[in-house]
Amino acid sequence: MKIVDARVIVTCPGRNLVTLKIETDEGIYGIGDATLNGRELAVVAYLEEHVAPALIGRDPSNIEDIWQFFYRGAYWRRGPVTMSAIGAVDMALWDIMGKAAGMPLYKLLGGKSRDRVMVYGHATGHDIEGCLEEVARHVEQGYRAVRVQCGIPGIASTYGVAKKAGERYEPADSSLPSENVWSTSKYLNHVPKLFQAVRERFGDDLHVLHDVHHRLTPIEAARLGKEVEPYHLFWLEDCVPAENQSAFRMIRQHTTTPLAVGEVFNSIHDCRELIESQSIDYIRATLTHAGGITHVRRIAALAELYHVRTGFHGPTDLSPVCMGAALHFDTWVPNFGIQEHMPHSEEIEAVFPHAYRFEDGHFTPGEAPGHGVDIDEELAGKYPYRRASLPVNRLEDGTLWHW
Ligand SMILES: O=C(O)[C@H](O)[C@@H](O)[C@H](O)[C@H](O)CO
Ligand SMILES: [Mg+2]
Repeated sequence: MKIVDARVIVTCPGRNLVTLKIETDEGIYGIGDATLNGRELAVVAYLEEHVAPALIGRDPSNIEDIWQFFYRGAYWRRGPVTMSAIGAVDMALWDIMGKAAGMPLYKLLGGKSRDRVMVYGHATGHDIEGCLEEVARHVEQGYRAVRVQCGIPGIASTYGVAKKAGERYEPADSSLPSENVWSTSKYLNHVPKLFQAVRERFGDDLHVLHDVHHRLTPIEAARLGKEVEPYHLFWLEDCVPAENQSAFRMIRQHTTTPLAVGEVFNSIHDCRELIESQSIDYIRATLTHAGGITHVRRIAALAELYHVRTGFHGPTDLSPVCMGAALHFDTWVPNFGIQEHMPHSEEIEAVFPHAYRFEDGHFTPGEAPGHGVDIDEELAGKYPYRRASLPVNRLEDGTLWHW
């Protein structure tokens, strides 16, 4: 089998999504998600200029060699643009091989380690009561786990909170970055009350998660982790920026609240120290941004040695292609933790028909060969690209702060 074509499809059914389609001389094709929120066209250029031409003529079954060619051969290794491009290639090649073998991807990886994949949904509200109503809606839908985010009194807008109740929030909310204002003290004084209210209303069995979006210093994160221990969170996510991996050791010394990190990571080198020092409990780097199945399974294997579990990033700014491939990985990986699930819009679901199904708070990946997700190119063509950027964050005195 030989690769005869590789092309990039950019579509914007409500938000920008980038898909790589690799076609072979046997009529089998595979697709991969190359979406990098707010930087989509950078990955498109990388794929079209430096990757697609070099794929033509290669044997798609040589997944590992192709991965090494684009990683080691890149010279300029790592980084979200390079690794998202490699991630999309890798996802498409595994899809092709699944189709060629007539096997769903989880079987190709090593079979089922579980019958279904537990996911967490997003409950947000401008205040605690509004958030509790969203938690109730998710519990009614069968979710066993819910991420809770609420507005903070005295702060005009809080990232991660939907503009209207029941809606999804869209991270990339304007063409050029909008500016949010942040106050750590207001946040730290308020957010423990949210978890107390959730536990009082919904009891102890619901898995409760929270995302700090990188905004604290290590000692502030240690304080928050300690203060929320009575509410036994499933995890506290991205509590500090993680370039300085050793910062997590400080947090770890002060709290038993489980820590999750990694949605902005793109290689094992971003998390090796965190995992080996057992400073985290869940690693979130997912297939698109961390170089695909071939690389993420190396991260998962390292994590397994240190009792760290997977908790893939799964927002609406990753397409159903990544979700589908991730669910197959989640079905196989022995040290699975949980899978994020922000439901895509109906428009996106129509562009990307898929075999995965949601039921009773869990997903199953489906039995279709490959990852089970396709793209309706004609429909995709109806939604032209529209630049959209993630916001920036300033403290009340104007200091440009961690995202
Ligand atoms: O945990 C999450 O789902 C993420 O933190 C999102 O809220 C990101 O901010 C978004 O995916 C950025 O593109
Ligand atoms: Mg996050």
